[in-house]
Amino acid sequence: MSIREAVLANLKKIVDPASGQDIVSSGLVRALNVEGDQVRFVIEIDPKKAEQMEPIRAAAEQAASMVEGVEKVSAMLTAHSEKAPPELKPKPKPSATAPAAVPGVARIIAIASGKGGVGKSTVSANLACALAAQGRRVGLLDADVYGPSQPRMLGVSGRPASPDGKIILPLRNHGVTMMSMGLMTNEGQAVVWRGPMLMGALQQMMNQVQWGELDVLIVDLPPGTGDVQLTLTQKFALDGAIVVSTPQDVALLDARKGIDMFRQTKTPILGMIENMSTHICSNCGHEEHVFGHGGVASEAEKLGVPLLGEIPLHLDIRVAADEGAPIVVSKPESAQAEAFRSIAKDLITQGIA
Ligand SMILES: Nc1ncnc2c1ncn2[C@@H]1O[C@H](COP(=O)(O)OP(=O)(O)OP(=O)(O)O)[C@@H](O)[C@H]1O
Repeated sequence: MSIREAVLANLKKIVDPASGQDIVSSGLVRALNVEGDQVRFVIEIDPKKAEQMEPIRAAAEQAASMVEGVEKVSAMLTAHSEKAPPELKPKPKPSATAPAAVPGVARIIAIASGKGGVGKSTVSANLACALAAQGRRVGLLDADVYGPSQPRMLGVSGRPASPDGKIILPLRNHGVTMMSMGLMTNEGQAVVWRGPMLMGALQQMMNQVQWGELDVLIVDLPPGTGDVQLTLTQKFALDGAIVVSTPQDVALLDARKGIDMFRQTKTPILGMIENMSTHICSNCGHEEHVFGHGGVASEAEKLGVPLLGEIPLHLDIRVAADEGAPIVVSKPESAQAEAFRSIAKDLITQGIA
């Protein structure tokens, strides 16, 4: 063992009171320099804690001087520098932690909402079909294990086949390649998933489903900020997230939490969509704002994210979803379909989808 290694081994026996880790692993020991029998290093600390850290410095000096062949040790306390110090900590293997791409899939976009029932699945299904109608190769993964709705919205049913017990063949309708966690469980059966099971199932869906070549894979997330969201943002190279909200204050509050989570996980927020924006009466054409209007636009502005579009509250949107052909497929000429189509068009123009 070299003197340097022996010094580091001894320093590792000293605990940093702030992090609870040893002072080497926590990155406090910097600039370790061994020249002959002389050892120098610095301990980088919060300047406010100089007094508290002095015993640590003394202990570190003492520990280093115990190493055979060391005559003189100088350990100094220094304050944090503004620029990032050189990394002393062993770097984790990139393959173990770096978010992975899904083979053949050019882009992954998550559709999220802070709260359930705001129309995230409706938006996902319509955007997927609108992108497919505009010539994109689109996949849609329904990652909502608790309330999977894409099989119904896209009008597909039956369990997906797995010829070799490993790859899973997805289903296809309206030009969209689709897979849902819901298709892997028995219909009507309550599913109780714990965190690790959810994470495993999601990874299986991403990696074992034979998606083929896709321009974009849309992931319809469960509402909120749980294990599925975290796994997706940490394990996969997401191109961004779209947050769906209604104009109501409470839905907006939840959307804000969702946006915070994506920011923390460094996932780009592509924008917000206001769903159930205005209601146009199918009998008289009267326009009313059932959940208020414009709330998402002002929230998006406040948060500094783009407003991608506003989708009206309209009976036809729900009926179409319930009948297995989203409105962009069943009534493509309607104003409601146009609202989705124009968002899809913008995503293509901006190179997002
Ligand atoms: N713009 C709209 N106009 C009319 N009905 C809508 C609209 N958007 C969604 N809906 C209806 O509202 C209900 C909830 O929508 P959806 O399932 O898409 O929400 P969600 O956010 O995905 O919910 P969950 O979190 O429960 O999965 C559905 O019945 C859907 O058809």
